[in-house]
Amino acid sequence: MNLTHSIVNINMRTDIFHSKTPFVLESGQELPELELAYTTYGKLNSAQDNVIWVVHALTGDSRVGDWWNGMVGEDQFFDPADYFIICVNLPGSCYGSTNPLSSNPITGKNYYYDFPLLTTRDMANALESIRQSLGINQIHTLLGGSLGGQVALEWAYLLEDRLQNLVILASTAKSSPWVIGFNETQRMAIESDCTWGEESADAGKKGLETARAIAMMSYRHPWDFAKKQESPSGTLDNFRSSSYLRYQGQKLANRFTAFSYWILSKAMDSHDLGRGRGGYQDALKKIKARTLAVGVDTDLLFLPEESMEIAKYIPKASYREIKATAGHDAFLIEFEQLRYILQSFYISNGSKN
Ligand SMILES: CC(=O)SCCNC(=O)CCNC(=O)[C@H](O)C(C)(C)COP(=O)(O)OP(=O)(O)OC[C@H]1O[C@@H](n2cnc3c(N)ncnc32)[C@H](O)[C@@H]1OP(=O)(O)O
Ligand SMILES: N[C@@H](CCO)C(=O)O
Repeated sequence: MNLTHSIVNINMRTDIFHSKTPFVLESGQELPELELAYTTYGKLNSAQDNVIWVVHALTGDSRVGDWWNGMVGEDQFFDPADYFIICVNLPGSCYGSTNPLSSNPITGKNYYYDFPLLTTRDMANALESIRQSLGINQIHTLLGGSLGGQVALEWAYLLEDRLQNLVILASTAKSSPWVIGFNETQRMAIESDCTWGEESADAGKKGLETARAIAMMSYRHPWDFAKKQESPSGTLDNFRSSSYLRYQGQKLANRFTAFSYWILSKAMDSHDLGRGRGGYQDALKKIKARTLAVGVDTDLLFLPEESMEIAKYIPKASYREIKATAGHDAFLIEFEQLRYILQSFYISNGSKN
């Protein structure tokens, strides 16, 4: 492998977008300043028709080439040699963007519990600010899964003709009571941590472990647990399933904060593409991009039917399904199926890839 060539091709960089203009939120509150960390791969071509914009899920970051390495990277489906690929760390998240542990420029102190409520529409507006500041006029394809899919739908509605292709993975046009319920149990876990309420970056850390363990039960399917977490016959205690969930909880708590988890899960709850627009079905009908909605057959959180509904109401849309035991998270794992599904989408709509 020619490493020099490889590095030149990938051409990855992470920057910070910084706006000193108050960022007004749907709630009526505002963030006095907004910082957004974003990572780009490849180069914008002169025709500006090679932009691939990816929106990460709940605990992702802007380095899409890391967490979606089966889709983005050298010789991958979205190769930086051909595309200008961009992913922005969503506001509220602790991977470089303004979040509850940021300093509030008005008080000079960290926001902590005073961080305002964000909605998926606010997040889409944040992406729109950065698009405008970068002077990107056209987006070839916007992709997002789960929370990222919600934000992508909101943004697609605003982008109108500036967006050619939209790919929504394991997501929904309006958060169901089921999703909100799961998120509430996770916030309850954070609240039950006696450190929650302290002004410290680690506040709620044990609670966050439990929150992630609960969330994993919605990201996987019983078949996945049966396949991977069956304990040997005769086991009476310390089951594999138990250590798996505890491990997953610790893994997240070591890389994320309870504050960001709280804000982002609340944003997910808020999601309703149809708010103030006559309902989500009407709002979906106004999305102009060619759209691919992808469900996962074993998704217990965002049901495949919710993805089917997205395809039903967006005028130029189709539905495809990932078959997997992984459950909801399959969109982060099943790269081979995803590549095939995306390739078929681009071939069927005549859009080059
Ligand atoms: C800085 C950053 O990391 S941010 C960006 C990264 N994260 C994101 O973008 C968020 C999206 N990604 C994800 O949610 C996840 O990474 C996924 C869904 C893609 C994959 O999840 P994984 O945890 O790797 O998969 P899976 O559910 O199979 O669990 C495997 C892990 O559990 C461990 N494990 C499996 N069974 C058990 C068990 N019975 N007991 C204890 N541990 C177990 C494995 O050893 C493995 O550990 P490792 O992660 O340290 O290698
Ligand atoms: N596993 C995903 C959440 C589900 O979309 C994440 O941690 O971002």
